[in-house]
Amino acid sequence: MLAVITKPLEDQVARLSAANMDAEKLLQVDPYWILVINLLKHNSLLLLGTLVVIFLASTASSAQRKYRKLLPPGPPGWPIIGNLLQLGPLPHRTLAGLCRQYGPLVYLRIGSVHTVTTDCPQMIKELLFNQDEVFASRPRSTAGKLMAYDDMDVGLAPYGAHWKLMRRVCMEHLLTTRRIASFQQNRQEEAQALVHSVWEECKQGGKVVNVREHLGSFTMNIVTIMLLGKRYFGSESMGAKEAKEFRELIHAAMALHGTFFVGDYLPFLKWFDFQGYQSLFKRMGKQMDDYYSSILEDHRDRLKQFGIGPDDDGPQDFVDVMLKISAEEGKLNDIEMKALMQDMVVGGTDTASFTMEWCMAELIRNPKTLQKAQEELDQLLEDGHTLQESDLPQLRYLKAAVKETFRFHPVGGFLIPHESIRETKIAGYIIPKNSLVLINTHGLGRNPDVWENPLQFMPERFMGDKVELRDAEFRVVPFGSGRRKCPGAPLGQSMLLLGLGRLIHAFNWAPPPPLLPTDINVMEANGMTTPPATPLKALATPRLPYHRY
Ligand code: HEM
Repeated sequence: MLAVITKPLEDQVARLSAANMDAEKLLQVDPYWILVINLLKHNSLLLLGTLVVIFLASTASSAQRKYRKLLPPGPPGWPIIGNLLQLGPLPHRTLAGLCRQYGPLVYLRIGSVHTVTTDCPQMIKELLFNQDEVFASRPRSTAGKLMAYDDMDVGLAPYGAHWKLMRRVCMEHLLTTRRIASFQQNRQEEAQALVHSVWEECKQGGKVVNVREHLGSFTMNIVTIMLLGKRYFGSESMGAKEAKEFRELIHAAMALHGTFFVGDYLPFLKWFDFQGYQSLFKRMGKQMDDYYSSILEDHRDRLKQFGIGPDDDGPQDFVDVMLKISAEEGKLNDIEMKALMQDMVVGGTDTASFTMEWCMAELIRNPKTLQKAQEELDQLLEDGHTLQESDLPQLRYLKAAVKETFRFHPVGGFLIPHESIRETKIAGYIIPKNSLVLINTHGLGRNPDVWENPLQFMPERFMGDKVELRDAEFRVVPFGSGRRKCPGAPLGQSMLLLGLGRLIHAFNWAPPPPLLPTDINVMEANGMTTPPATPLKALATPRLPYHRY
C-alpha cells in the first residue's frame, strides 16, 4: 500500500539523484515531498518517533489554544509541521491567496517558526515604519550560514552591533553619493557596451537576442568595476567561461536562498539533510569563497607593490577601501570583507538586471507602452546627444514604467525576510518574539483592494505631477523601508533607467517570430530575487544611424 502512495514520489527522488545535486534540477523537485518520502520510507524509527511527538503535540494545552486566539487569523496547521506543506512552489502566490481569505495580516506556523505575512500597505507601514526597530532583524538560515559566512554580511546579519558596523561601512565608505558619482563615466561606458553588444548581434537587420544575457553582463560589469576595479565580462575579464560560471553561481545561490529548507523550520531534521541542500550550500559557499579569496589576494599583492592611495571618496575600488579600513582602523577582518563583497555582487546585479528584464518583457507585451517610451526618448535626444545620467529625471514615462514594473514584478517578492526582535502588537494581534515576517510585495502589487486592474501593465497609473520611484503610502516598496532598506537604491535606479533608456532608444523590440506580444511569458520563478521563469528572448532591430552604435 505504502509503495503505491510513494511510487510517484520515489520517481522524483530518482530524478534528484540523477541530477547529481545539480542546483537547477534540484529546484524543480518539490522539497516537501522529498521530506515526506524519506520520513515514510527510509527511517521507520524516525517515523515512529515523529508520530509519537505528533500525538503529544495534538494534545496541546488549553493555555496554548488561548494564546493562538490572540495571534492574527490564519489557516489551520498540522501538529509539529504546522503549515510547512502548504506553501507550494511559489510561496508568495500562496500567501497572497491566504491574505485574500483571512485578512490583511495572516499568521502561520512553518514548522516551529511563528510566521506573519501581509500584502496590505497599512500593515507594511506599521511593520517597516511605525515599528521599524522591532522588525529590523533577519531570521538565521542554513543557507546564510553555509553560503554567506554565517550571516557576517550586512543583508542577512541579525540586528545588532555587527550589522550596525557593516551597514556603516556600506553607507559611509562604499555606497556614498560621491563615490557612486565618481563611477558615473564607467556606467556610461557600460551602457554603450550594452548597446554595442546587442547591435553586434542584430546589425544585419534584426535578430532574436537573449535579453537576460546582455542585461546580466551590464549590471555585473558596473558592480565589479566599483568593487574590484575591473569589468567581469568583456576585454578585461578573467575569461568569458569563468565570468559566466560566476554569474550562474550567483543566480543559483539566490534561488537557493529563496527556498524553504526544512531543517530551518524543523531543527530536529537538520541532521538528516533529506533534501540534499546542505551539501549543495556547502559546495556553492566554497566555490564563491574561492572567488572572493583570490580577489582579496590580488588586491593585497597590488597594494604591496603600489601602496594605498589617499581616500578622497574618488574612484578607488571597494576592495581597496575595505583593505584601507581594515589596515587603519582594524575593523574589518577577511571574512567580513568577503561577506561585504558578496553583498555588493548579489545585491547589485540580479536585482537590477531582472527588473530590467521584467520591464522589457512588459513593454514588448504592450507595444503601445514601448512606443510611448521611445517617443519620450526621441524627443529628449533629438539634438543627437547620447542619454546621460543627468537626463534621467526628465524621463517621466520611463520612470512610470519602471515603477509599474516594481509594482507588478517586484524582484524581492518577500523583500529580504525580516524577524521581530521582541513580542509586539499589530492591529490588536500579538506578534510573538522571533517571528518570521514575510512582507509580500508580489501580493501587494496585485492586491485588488489597492489597485484597479491589478493584472494590467499600465505605467499611466503613476503619471502624476511628479513621478517618484518610492511611494510614501507603502503601495510600492521595491527597496524596502526603514533601518533595513536597500543602501544601493540610488545606484540601482540609475542602472535601471540608463540601461533601459539606451536599449529602448537604440532598438525596436518585438517577440521572436511567430510569437505574438501576448505570448511573452510573464510567470516568475521562485528565489530570493524572482526572475521571469524563462529568460526573455526578443527580436531586436536597430533604429538609429550606424555611427550611434
Ligand atoms: C534595482 C536594484 C535593486 C533592488 C530592486 C534592490 C532591492 C532590495 C531589497 C528589496 C532589499 C531588502 C530590503 C528589506 O529587507 O527591507 C535590499 C537590501 C539590500 N540591498 Fe538592494 N536592491 C537593488 C540594488 C542594490 C545595489 C546596487 C546594491 C549594492 C551595490 C544593493 C545592496 C543591498 C544591501 C547590502 C542590502 C541589505 C541591507 C540591510 O539588510 O541592511 N542593492 N535591496
